[in-house]
Order: sequence, then structure tokens, then C-alpha cells
Amino acid sequence: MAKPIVAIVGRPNVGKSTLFNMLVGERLSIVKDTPGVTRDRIYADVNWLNYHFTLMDTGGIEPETNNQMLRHMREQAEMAIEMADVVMFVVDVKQGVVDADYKVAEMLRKAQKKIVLVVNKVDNFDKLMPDVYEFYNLGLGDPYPISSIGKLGIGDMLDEVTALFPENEDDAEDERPRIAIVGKPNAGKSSIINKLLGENRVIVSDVAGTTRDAVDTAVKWNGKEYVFIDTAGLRRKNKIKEEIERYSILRTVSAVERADVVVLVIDATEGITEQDAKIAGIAHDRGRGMIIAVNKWDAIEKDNKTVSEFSKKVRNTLSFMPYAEIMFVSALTGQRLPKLFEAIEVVIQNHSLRIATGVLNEILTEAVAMQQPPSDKGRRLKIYYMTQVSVKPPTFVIFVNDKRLMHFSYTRYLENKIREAFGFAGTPLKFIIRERKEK
Ligand SMILES: Nc1nc2c(ncn2[C@@H]2O[C@H](COP(=O)(O)OP(=O)(O)OP(=O)(O)O)[C@@H](O)[C@H]2O)c(=O)[nH]1
Ligand SMILES: Nc1nc2c(ncn2[C@@H]2O[C@H](COP(=O)(O)OP(=O)(O)OP(=O)(O)O)[C@@H](O)[C@H]2O)c(=O)[nH]1
Repeated sequence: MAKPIVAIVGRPNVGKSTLFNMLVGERLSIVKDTPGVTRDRIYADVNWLNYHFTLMDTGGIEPETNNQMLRHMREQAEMAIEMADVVMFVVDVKQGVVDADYKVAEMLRKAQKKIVLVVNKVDNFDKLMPDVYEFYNLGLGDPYPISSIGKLGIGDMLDEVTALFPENEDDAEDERPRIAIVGKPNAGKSSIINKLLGENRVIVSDVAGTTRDAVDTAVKWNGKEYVFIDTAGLRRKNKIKEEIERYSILRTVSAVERADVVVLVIDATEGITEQDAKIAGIAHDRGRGMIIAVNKWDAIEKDNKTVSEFSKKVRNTLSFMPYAEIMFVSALTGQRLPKLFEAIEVVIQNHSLRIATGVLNEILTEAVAMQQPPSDKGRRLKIYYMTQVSVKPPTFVIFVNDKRLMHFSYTRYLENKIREAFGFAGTPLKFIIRERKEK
């Protein structure tokens, strides 16, 4: 389920963005199917042979002084260590090994992270190979020479990256549901986790002692164990606004990647913002179960319209996830936090709910009878059959005579019928349209 995460770190100008764009390819410039969410190109899915992973570009800020650069690189490396399974440490053959490279290398070595040392701008292997050997001095093992522009050495480098992926995903063996608590800085993520955990905290002992797992907390509720993934505590001191945004997005991606269910915490005193939509979009794209928790509900003045008005604004801004329940909570007073736990459990169930094909097709037949499928130039859409092929999120394949006739709005109509029949509250549903020859 959870895809490995690979983070790119390195000094400014070594070619991180060029490498990122080359690996991601042109296909993916904008994610269109999440309305209202314009996607920064700082993370993307990469498919290489049979491997699928999420690539993150941690760079992008040009510090002015050497001091600033060192600080920035340290933070970059820290973030990468926390978030990624494998770190691509990119250096520049033209500049050779510089002081900052040594310092970052030392940090990465100490963290015992899986590292691939990538020497970029080796546009001519014959001529530049001698310069590549210098990078052995960093003590990170074999340097992998590449040219991001010339697309040289990429295969060998990726072979090494994928060889370092966790063997049997530790998450796969762990049956406990994983819940990521995400949201803007200061929304109250830590407060909610602490309150939810209360006395129920148990030690996450059987998970390997990597830095990433340090943010995981296991808790027992109604006799069942859950693992919470916290994204709180981003250090903000001295940071540029763009930097904070970038890190909080990447961190969210990393947490969401590992989660089954996501709780988006919104600060009621600030209202819902574009940044909230961005964060929600990540969970939606990845097909996670979803709950919207409007926190600090104690802190705002209310009358009998406040809930419906606030809900309306949330629904408008997060129009791509009408399936998510909105809850009004307070970490301070504990108001409705037990209900939040109940909601999490419901979403977990729905996220892995399977519907038998027979029942599904009864609903389909009925739905088609009630509203005729669309037609175009005299040719009408025929829907033959539907079956659920997977869970987390529930994914359905619909067999039709002609894919082009399947309008988005009709898929939406069918989705609504399925939801009317089976609920599926809190989980996105995925539909795959397949053509089958007419009989
Ligand atoms: N010759 C050569 N130049 C390259 C290669 N890869 C990147 N460059 C150049 O190096 C410069 C910096 O590339 P970027 O990708 O912007 O570097 P970056 O590391 O993302 O820089 P920041 O965004 O400042 O962190 C650009 O002028 C690129 O064209 C390469 O393989 N060979
Ligand atoms: N009134 C009120 N204040 C709250 C509530 N929940 C959190 N706060 C306050 O909001 C501030 C931020 O809370 P945190 O739990 O640290 O927020 P966070 O989302 O973990 O923040 P980061 O670590 O910056 O990502 C603190 O001052 C809390 O006391 C709430 O339900 N009501």
C-alpha cells in the first residue's frame, strides 16, 4: 500500500529540479482532477520498471550567505531523513566536493539513512569519470555519475535507489490502522493527538527505531490498537514562508502516504483556507479515508447558524470531497473527541468495505433504469457489468460499450447510487471504465 518515498537533497544549483523533472517526465505537470487545487511540482509519483515510488524535491530556495546555505542544507537533510526511505544526495561534478557537502554527508551517515550519492552534470563519462572518484571522500560509498540533461547513468542510479527500498514493507505486516493527523501549523494537531491518547497511549515498540517512526504513537481504544502519525512540530524559527509551506506539504505527503485514514484539522478561528484545500487534496489524490475536524470550536462565538454556515464554507472550499464528514471539536475542552474516534473507526471500516458483485449489479440495473445513460450522435452508452476490484479505497471497474460515452456526470450519478445503498461515508471511491465488445 504505502509507496516508498525518495527525497532529493543537495546544494543550490547542483541540478535537483532538473533531475526531478527528468525522472517525473512531462506527463505530470498539473493534477487536474482535484478542483481548486493547483499543485506545486515538489512531489510526484515515479514509475521505474516495476517500481513505484514518490519522489520529493526538498530544495528550491537560494540562500544568500554561506551561513544561510549551511543552515538550509541541514534542515533539508533533517527533513529528508525524517520523511524518506531513501535519500538521493546530489552533488555537482563541475564544482567538486565542497565543505557543505561534507557536513551534509556526515549528517546523513549518522542518521544511518539509505543514501545514494548522485554526481550530476557528468555529461561526458569518458572525460569526467576521474573527477567523480573524488566524491568517495564523502564516505557515502560508490558515487553514481549521471547527467540529468543528457539522461546518462540514470538506469544504474535508479537500480541502486530501488535496491535500497524496504524489503517487506514494515507497514504491510502491521495490521493496525494508521491515522495521519494533518493540517496547517498551529491548527491544534498535537493537542488533538494528546487529548485522544490520554491514558491510552501504548508504546510503539515493534517498529524499527528509525527517525520517521518516532512520530508514530500507538493507542488502544475499545480493545483495538491504532497508530497515529503526527505531522506537528515543524520548526518555524528563521524560516522563509515558502520554505515552511514546502516542508509542511512534503511532510503531509509523507504522513498521508503511510496512512489509511487522514484527519484534517482546521483552525476554526482562522476559517478554511487554500492551504487547507492543498492539504486535503493530497489525501484525496491518494485515496485515503477522510475526516474533517474543525478544531478550537470552543474559541468562537456561536449562534444557531454557525455550524451550518461554517460547514457550507468548508464544503465549498473542499468541494472535491463531499464524502468526508465534518466534525466540530475542541482539543482544549475535549468536546466531541470521543465521537472523533468513533468516526475514525467507521471510516476505517468503509475504506476497506467490499460489496459482492451480485448486489452491486442489482443497484446498477436499478440506477440505469431510473436514469438512462447518455448518448452521443445516436449512439447510446451501454453498461454491461460492474465489479469491485480492490479496497483502500474501494475501486470499481465498470464495463461499457464505449468509454467516450461515459460522462463524468454519469459516473458521479452511479457513485451517488452506490453511496445511497452502501454508505461508504468518509472514503473516496475510484471508478475505472473499461470497454468490452458488444455482443
Ligand atoms: N551540464 C549540465 N548542467 C546541468 C545538469 N543538470 C542541471 N544542470 C544545470 O544546472 C543548473 C541548476 O539546475 P537546477 O535543476 O535548477 O538546480 P537545483 O539544484 O534545483 O537548484 P535550486 O533550485 O537552486 O536548489 C541549471 O542551469 C541546469 O541547466 C546536467 O546534467 N548537466
Ligand atoms: N482555544 C483552543 N485552543 C486550542 C485548541 N487546540 C489547540 N489550541 C491551541 O492552539 C495552539 C496550537 O496547538 P498545537 O496542538 O501545538 O497545534 P499544531 O497543529 O500541533 O501546531 P504545529 O506543531 O505548529 O504544527 C496552542 O496554543 C494550543 O493551546 C482548542 O481546541 N481550543
